[in-house]
Amino acid sequence: MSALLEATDMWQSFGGVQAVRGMSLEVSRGTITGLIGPNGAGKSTLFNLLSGVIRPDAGQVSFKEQDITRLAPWRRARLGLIRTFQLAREFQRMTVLENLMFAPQLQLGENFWPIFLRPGAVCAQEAEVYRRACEVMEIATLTNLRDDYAGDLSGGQKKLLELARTLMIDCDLILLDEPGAGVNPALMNTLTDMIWRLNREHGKTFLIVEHDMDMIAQLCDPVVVMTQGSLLTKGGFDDLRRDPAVIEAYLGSVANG
Ligand SMILES: Nc1ncnc2c1ncn2[C@@H]1O[C@H](COP(=O)(O)OP(=O)(O)OP(=O)(O)O)[C@@H](O)[C@H]1O
Repeated sequence: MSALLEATDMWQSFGGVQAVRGMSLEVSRGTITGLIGPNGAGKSTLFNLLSGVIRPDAGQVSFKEQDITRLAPWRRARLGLIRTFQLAREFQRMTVLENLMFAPQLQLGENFWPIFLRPGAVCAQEAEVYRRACEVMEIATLTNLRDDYAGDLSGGQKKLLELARTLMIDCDLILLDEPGAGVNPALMNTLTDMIWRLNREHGKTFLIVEHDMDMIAQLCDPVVVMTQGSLLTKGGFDDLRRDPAVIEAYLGSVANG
């Protein structure tokens, strides 16, 4: 089976710093693939390259066998590749329900403000979108927060909302940048459970960068290990945690850091 996402021989430097050096990565459809590595390994830079926030110095990114290396982030989103946990400022001033109801229009790359200026244009689909948003709030345990502003939610609730938005749109692959960061322990299980359900019950494929090894162990297979901008190894988490090269990469970075 071909990979859903494939990055080949990616290179990216910032001034004199080679952040990504010949990194290649595959994400197979249906997996929750983890991406780990010590601080400064190049994980965030690789994510920026995969989501289209920055253009690589060299290398190629394919999604569903289409070359997307030069596509803008919103064009990638249209194809079904999205990145979450970047709740933009205008969404913070919308309620939970509004955030969910606007998600489908935004994926189509429509300008945000005309939606307010011509409400009739969206009326026809509105009832259906509302029904779906209510279902999605139930799945995400957000129903009792439906009229709260997104900006007032806790860190973990915002992440649940972002995941919920992926159920409102037509996407196949979700890039998650440190889902566990800033989430209190009580919500951590809810968040982990939701990622699991989106994968198993809703067919979403994930690529997750995460420092919390419990979350990686619970969710991810395979796990890709990156160090110094390159691929170190890839495999099941139980094997990797005993792999001397992986231990050395982490311990080395602590010793040098
Ligand atoms: N915009 C930038 N300008 C200059 N250097 C950068 C920039 N972005 C990243 N770097 C450097 O590139 C290297 C890789 O950084 P990156 O943030 O991708 O690593 P990371 O694996 O995500 O680290 P962490 O786990 O700490 O978030 C680091 O040396 C970092 O300082």
